[in-house]
Amino acid sequence: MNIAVVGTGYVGLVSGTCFAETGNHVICVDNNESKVESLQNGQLTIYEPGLELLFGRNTKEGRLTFTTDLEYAIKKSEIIFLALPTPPGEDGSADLSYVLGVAEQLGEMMDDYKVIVDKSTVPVGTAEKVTAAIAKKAKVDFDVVSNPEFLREGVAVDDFLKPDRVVIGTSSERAQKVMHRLYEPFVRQGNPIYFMDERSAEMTKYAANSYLATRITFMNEIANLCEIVGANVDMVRIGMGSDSRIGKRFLFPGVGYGGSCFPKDVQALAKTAKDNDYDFNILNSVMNVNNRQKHVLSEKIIKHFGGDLTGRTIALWGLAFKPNTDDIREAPAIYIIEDLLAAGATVTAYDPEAMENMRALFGDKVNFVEHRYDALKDASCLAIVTEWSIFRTPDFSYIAELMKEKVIFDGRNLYSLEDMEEIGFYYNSIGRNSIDKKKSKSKTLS
Ligand SMILES: NC(=O)C1=CN([C@@H]2O[C@H](COP(=O)(O)OP(=O)(O)OC[C@H]3O[C@@H](n4cnc5c(N)ncnc54)[C@H](O)[C@@H]3O)[C@@H](O)[C@H]2O)C=CC1
Ligand SMILES: O=C(O)[C@H]1O[C@H](OP(=O)(O)OP(=O)(O)OC[C@H]2O[C@@H](n3ccc(=O)[nH]c3=O)[C@H](O)[C@@H]2O)[C@H](O)[C@@H](O)[C@@H]1O
Repeated sequence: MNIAVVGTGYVGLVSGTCFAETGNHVICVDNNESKVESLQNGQLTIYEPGLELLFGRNTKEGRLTFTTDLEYAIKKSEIIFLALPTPPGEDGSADLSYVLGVAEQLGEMMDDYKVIVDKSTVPVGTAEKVTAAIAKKAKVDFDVVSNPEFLREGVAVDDFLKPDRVVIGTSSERAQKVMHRLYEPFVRQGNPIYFMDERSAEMTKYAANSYLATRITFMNEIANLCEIVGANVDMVRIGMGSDSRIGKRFLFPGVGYGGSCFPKDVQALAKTAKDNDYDFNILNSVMNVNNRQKHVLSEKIIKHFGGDLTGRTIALWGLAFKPNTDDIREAPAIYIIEDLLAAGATVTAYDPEAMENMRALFGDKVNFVEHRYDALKDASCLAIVTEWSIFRTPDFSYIAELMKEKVIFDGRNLYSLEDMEEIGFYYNSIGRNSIDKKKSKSKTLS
């Protein structure tokens, strides 16, 4: 099949590459000229594990190409995916200007029947708006389909190639057949393709993201309470998660959820509810708790050092909003760095992939280093913010030599309390007792 993907960011580039991998001819369109130029020159514009191999193969074999010319791509394709940004507007609602802006252009450009697929995350009712925008100038038949994307950054290629399910919202039998043919190769292991109406498909996406954000937030609250009452959230998590009604995944407490999607999608769903005079209480709490959780680690650090960090170096390990990505959109690290700088600290930081993006934000206010241990020289505290694998088993004796004070604040619960007790660090994590050898040989509350 001939496919155009409009918007070549995290979703567009991964989707386009994976559709090419199953033998389709894919033209990716973006209005960012330098992005298109890099991709045409074989340079990936995002870090996503596994993408390089597929990108290389499919560009080499001519199935995956890049252009800024929307009209050319539209005329060549029978399926047109919209993978455009839907950032939060000032009032929290999803900004549809990118999606509707392109939709208006499509009407004029289409020269034959097309299936226009909305892959961006959009509020209920958007398929109707897209249809109306295209219809203004369209002279040919077309169908608009809602096909929300559920991939996670960092494992996007795997998620796309082997989705748990594919959700397709359409009332057109013709479009349904096209979409079924397109997605069949991705569900050969028996995972379902669910066909439903457009509004339900649009709502499914927001419901899934908001539920996951709520689940994480619930665990963050449980963790905070565990810390106060002397329970260990890791044990509680295992105890809860082994109930098959609850399940083990997405129960990890931390420094708050970040990324380009959970924060904006929870906000947008709350706004949809408000616009329809429905008070979605849980979502309002989720947003409040998550905003607070992003400051939990920095507040603990500042308190530990008596409220002022002047003259102290705090080292951060991890800047991306999660491991295996260079994405720092709404990353908890941003809030933590701001708090530490405001308290007078010198901040040093290391991340395997996200330093360039964070440097663009903080410039020389933060000392970005090339190797993880370089961040620790003369530091009074190591703060773990993102759980990259490289941070899981460091050389603690070397760390002790480098640091001025043996203090670790761990926002991702990477290390065992027993190990920390043995090596004699002050160790504070999320929802577990602190280890402080100076105060007591046994575990004490922070
Ligand atoms: N990032 C993720 O993990 C996921 C994102 N989504 C949703 O997918 C949508 C896209 O998200 P991302 O890929 O993360 O965004 P992104 O910001 O990485 O990519 C969007 C791309 O669209 C391009 N663009 C903007 N206006 C354009 C225009 N008029 N013509 C052509 N290209 C244009 C931008 O230059 C950019 O390359 C959003 O609605 C998001 O909520 C859904 C699932 C996962
Ligand atoms: O709509 C989207 O864009 C995507 O949003 C999330 O994917 P993503 O944001 O890439 O990453 P997640 O793995 O979901 O993590 C989101 C945030 O939650 C945090 N998290 C996740 C899991 C957990 O147990 N605890 C926790 O704090 C992560 O650290 C991260 O900050 C969803 O998982 C995807 O299904 C969805 O397609």
